[in-house]
Amino acid sequence: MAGSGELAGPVSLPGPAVSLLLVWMLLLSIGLQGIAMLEITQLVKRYGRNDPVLKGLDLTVEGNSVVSIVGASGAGKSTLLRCINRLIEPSSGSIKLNGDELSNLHGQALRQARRRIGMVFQGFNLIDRLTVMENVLAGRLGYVSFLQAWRRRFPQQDIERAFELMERVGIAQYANKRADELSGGERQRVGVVRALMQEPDILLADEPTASLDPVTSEQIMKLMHSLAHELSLPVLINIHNVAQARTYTERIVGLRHGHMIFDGSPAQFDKAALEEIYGGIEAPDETTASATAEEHHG
Ligand SMILES: Nc1ncnc2c1ncn2[C@@H]1O[C@H](COP(=O)(O)OP(=O)(O)OP(=O)(O)O)[C@@H](O)[C@H]1O
Repeated sequence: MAGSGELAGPVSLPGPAVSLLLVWMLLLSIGLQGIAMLEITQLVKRYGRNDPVLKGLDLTVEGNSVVSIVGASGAGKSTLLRCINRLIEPSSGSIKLNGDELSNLHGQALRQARRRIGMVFQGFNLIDRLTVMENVLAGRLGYVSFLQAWRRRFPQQDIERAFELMERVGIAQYANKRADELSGGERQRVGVVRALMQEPDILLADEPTASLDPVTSEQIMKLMHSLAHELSLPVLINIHNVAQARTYTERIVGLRHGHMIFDGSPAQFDKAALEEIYGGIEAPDETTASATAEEHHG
């Protein structure tokens, strides 16, 4: 007879138990998709001794939603994104990604957390002399060893994923071209793919279309919106173009002087909201924005 300390063989679950386990896992995964991915509480950012730029911001972004952050120049939009990915230090408050506190991380823990936050920049931030593929693979730098990165030896699965994503956004044919041989729209597609190569839990985009012509910028917004849904990825986009915010995002957050003064759907984003956010400060794309607001609500 086997002693009580002896290890038993592989446990075989009866059929009904397996089914129950599978149903439980399915429910869990559905449940997880619904939970908050990013939770910001009472975020304050002060540069030096100046007045705070963010004054106690609360924002929760759930999985699979595309949120635009609008506000006049200086409202604190970039500061907010830069606090989330910790390019700058929040002065106080909490930033949680999937329940993990980001605001007090340092060193290795911070580097690992940053892998989970994809970032798309206004100026693309590509390395011009490198190829498109090399720029895209830079999104994997947080996952490979220094030696692998230095020798540019990326795992085959990374290369396959890079091709898949480049195909998806229409730049696979440029894989071996230098980044500086591409148009602005193509370069931003490289920026988006590089961010997605990180397998991020959230994507942040800081004025991703501001350097692009109107048609190309619409294409990039449309692309980011589709990708967010395909990949069930929450996306936060700082944007000046209110008309595009209304068309390509499901939720609009309006900042003014570091306070959140609007949080609602594009349908709720009417002339009054526009006036409250920008009134007396600046009128970005006023014609388009007002026209669109009237179109929807007039
Ligand atoms: N590194 C810094 N040091 C000091 N002040 C800063 C710094 N970065 C930003 N600020 C100030 O913080 C305020 C908010 O800037 P921020 O860039 O977040 O605004 P924004 O809403 O993104 O503006 P824009 O739409 O023009 O990019 C501004 O008054 C700006 O001058």
